Amino acid sequence: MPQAGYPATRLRRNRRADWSRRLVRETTLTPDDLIWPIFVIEGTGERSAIAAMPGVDRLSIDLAVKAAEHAATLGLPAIALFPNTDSALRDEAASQAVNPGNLVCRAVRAIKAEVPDIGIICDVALDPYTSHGHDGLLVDGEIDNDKTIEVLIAQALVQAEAGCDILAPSDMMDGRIGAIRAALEENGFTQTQILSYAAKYASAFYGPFRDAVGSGQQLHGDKKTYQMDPANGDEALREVALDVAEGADMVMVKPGLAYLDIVWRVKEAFKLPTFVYQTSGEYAMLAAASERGWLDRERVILESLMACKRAGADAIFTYFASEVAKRLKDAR
Ligand SMILES: NCC(=O)CCC(=O)O
Ligand SMILES: [Mg+2]
Repeated sequence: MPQAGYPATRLRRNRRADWSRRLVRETTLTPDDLIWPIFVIEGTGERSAIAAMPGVDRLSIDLAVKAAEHAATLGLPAIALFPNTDSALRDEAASQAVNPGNLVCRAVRAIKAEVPDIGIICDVALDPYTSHGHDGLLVDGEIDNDKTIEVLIAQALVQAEAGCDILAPSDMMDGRIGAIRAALEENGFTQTQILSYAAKYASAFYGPFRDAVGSGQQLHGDKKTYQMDPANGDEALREVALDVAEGADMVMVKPGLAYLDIVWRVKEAFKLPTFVYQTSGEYAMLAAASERGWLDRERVILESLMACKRAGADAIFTYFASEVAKRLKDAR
């Protein structure tokens, strides 16, 4: 019998040298693990800064194409596109969401034409398109689940038609995965993947994103009637089970760092591709503290992403994606 304790067992032995730490490392991070969200605006050669996301700009389509090329060069497998729709085009019905010529559809087409080998992910939700900033349609002061689904189906189809590879319903309506999957099958989009934002919490960590897509000032009230209560964990497993049964290929937990227990539970329970979203608020915290010299930027970024992987995430949406991929590449 080996001796169970000190002095025969000294866990520090394996930590003594860099080569040894690398040898016994349990979790690794590569560009394959990262998805880069990109904000898109109208215009040509346009870029606009986002106050609470220093280092992240909204890009016109031509610059988004350049960013996609850069992402492909860095080995990032996929990007996610988020449109900032002109506020004059936002209405109660979210009519731009189903316009095949809308900003995000044009961006998908332009990127597909120039960078065919990178995966493109588009949200399916109405918040970039509604005048009230909600993810669904408001009927008598409530978000109407089933009427919203009708619009989500049409939105999913125009995005699939534009060439989007992965549709990512982020709206949290009940039953939308099944409805979208059925519509995709009926319309010949049998290969379009669905990444369900299955466990999306009504979180305060989305603030800067709403500024980035221009829905923040518009938003009346909160999203607590459709996004999950941060107090709940078991309920996330029910959400995931339903979305998988309805035809999701992959599932997501969002936000990231404050919800890694949920990532762990979902991965353990379902053994499915499980993604996590390191949100704009998480970006802002790390970027701001680093700017002040209070945190070591390079280290906290890597540590936060490694934590997501250790918790079981197969990939991470992160605004740090290109920065980290470049660093990982240079380190090789
Ligand atoms: N559906 C995408 C998001 O809501 C992103 C939120 C964030 O980055 O804070
Ligand atoms: Mg659900």
